[in-house]
Amino acid sequence: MTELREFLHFIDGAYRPSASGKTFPVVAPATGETYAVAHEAGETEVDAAVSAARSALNGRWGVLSVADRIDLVISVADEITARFDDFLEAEITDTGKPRSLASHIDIPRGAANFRMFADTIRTISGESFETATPDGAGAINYSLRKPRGVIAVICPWNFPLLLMTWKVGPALACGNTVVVKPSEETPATATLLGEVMNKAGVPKGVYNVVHGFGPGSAGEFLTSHPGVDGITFTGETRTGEAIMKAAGTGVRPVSLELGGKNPAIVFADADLDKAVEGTMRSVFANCGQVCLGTERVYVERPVFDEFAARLKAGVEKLKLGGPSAKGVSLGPLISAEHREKVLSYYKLAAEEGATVVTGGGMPAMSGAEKNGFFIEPTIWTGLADDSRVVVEEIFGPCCALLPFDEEDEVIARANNTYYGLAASLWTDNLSRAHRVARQLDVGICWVNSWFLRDLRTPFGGAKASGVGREGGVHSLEFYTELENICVKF
Ligand SMILES: NC(=O)C1=CN([C@@H]2O[C@H](COP(=O)(O)OP(=O)(O)OC[C@H]3O[C@@H](n4cnc5c(N)ncnc54)[C@H](O)[C@@H]3O)[C@@H](O)[C@H]2O)C=CC1
Ligand SMILES: O=C(O)/C=C/C=C(\O)C(=O)O
Repeated sequence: MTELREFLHFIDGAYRPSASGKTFPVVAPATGETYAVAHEAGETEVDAAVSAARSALNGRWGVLSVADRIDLVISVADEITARFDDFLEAEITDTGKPRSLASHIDIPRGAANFRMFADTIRTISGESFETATPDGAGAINYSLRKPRGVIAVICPWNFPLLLMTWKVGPALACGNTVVVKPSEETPATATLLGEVMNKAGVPKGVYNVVHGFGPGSAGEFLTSHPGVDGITFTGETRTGEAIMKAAGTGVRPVSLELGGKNPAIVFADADLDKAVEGTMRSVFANCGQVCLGTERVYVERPVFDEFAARLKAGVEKLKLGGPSAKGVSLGPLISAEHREKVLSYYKLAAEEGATVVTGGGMPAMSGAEKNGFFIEPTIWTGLADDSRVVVEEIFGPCCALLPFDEEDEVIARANNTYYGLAASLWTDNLSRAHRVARQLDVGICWVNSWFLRDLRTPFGGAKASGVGREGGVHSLEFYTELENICVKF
């Protein structure tokens, strides 16, 4: 039997076990095998990580010039790129996602997130106002952006490195220090990033990692720790609510990127080749485990049957398999538990009267992947808008196809949800695209595309899909404290 790998905490520039000796298993979703154990942080480790982060703020890191800090942030990006293969192996083992996906999206974005925020900080300007005073002398008001302090970064498992660095990049570029709590499902890349921080010369205590779960474990200890000045989180809406409550004590700011039940709207005038190709990606990429993914597809009635037939044909060409299997396009779900959740919706869809266009069950896998957490990509028709399958976030490789007749009707139906993260529109009518996009209650609307990301743009959700926006200068609202200075002449 091969020895299990061990993921330690990274605190004050060094790898440490838990004082309690408590560990938990880390499972490779493609095989279902435990391939590592991670140490579970108790209050002792969380305290140590928060104090290290505080000391780093009060040490050399806190007095670095912006230029020197930015150089370090860029060195982190360079070092991720230099260790591309190590990050890639770590990410595909932890998540089971196809190597092609992780090598094109996850790992390059890990480096890009540091580079882009380094550029943002290098070029930001402040604001100033000349202010009249009763004595005629006047005054000048100017504002300064200062680091917020110690930031708690709570991450999910679907894009572990990408989503963690999306928060750590701006946090460090703005001069903060961080304590990261990666998902218990995917501890590998956050741990590896500790080595990168040391190699890049980032002072100890600036980047810390504690492993563990949410309630009653590292996540709760960290978010309720009084030494934390702000909390940024990506994950489920209910967890966002718990974190917001924890942040209420001490009135700490939060930045939350939460769930979605995202619509795609396909108008009859759309280029159907592009709409089918885009919808294939938006529903099935990362095995549907994308907060921006499409789960409701509204198709204008004249093209409904053709669109459904083409999407079905596309799905039936998807190749399921482990991360390194040749030509693989669909990996496993993250865990046996998550597969149970998604399968419960497959069952519910049948009970709610769906017609299963394709999929609906578990594939028969063989070889190393026999016990992996694979599931069939699935399309349904015939569901009502108020069925639970059409209302609730599933987070799997599945969608409901829903016909519509009128523009106003489809806007109302697309907006008839508790969530408001993302939408995609498929149309060749530019006026319609602008008109419809602005009426959708979402944080991000793509027209004739999906997941086309420019990291300078505001990213986040409306309604129950989040609080705040991150991306480019928008991240400064959370990662800095703005101070206004008024000087009387
Ligand atoms: N980006 C997104 O929108 C994501 C949505 N999900 C959805 O959430 C469901 C549950 O997946 P989970 O991984 O359990 O998501 P989750 O939202 O519960 O967990 C995400 C992170 O939050 C931590 N956490 C959980 N409860 C916490 C608490 N009370 N205080 C502090 N930290 C806490 C977890 O340990 C993990 O690091 C999935 O089935 C999926 O539907 C999951 C991952 C990402
Ligand atoms: O591009 C990004 O910054 C984010 C992508 C994906 C998510 O946020 C998610 O699936 O949670």
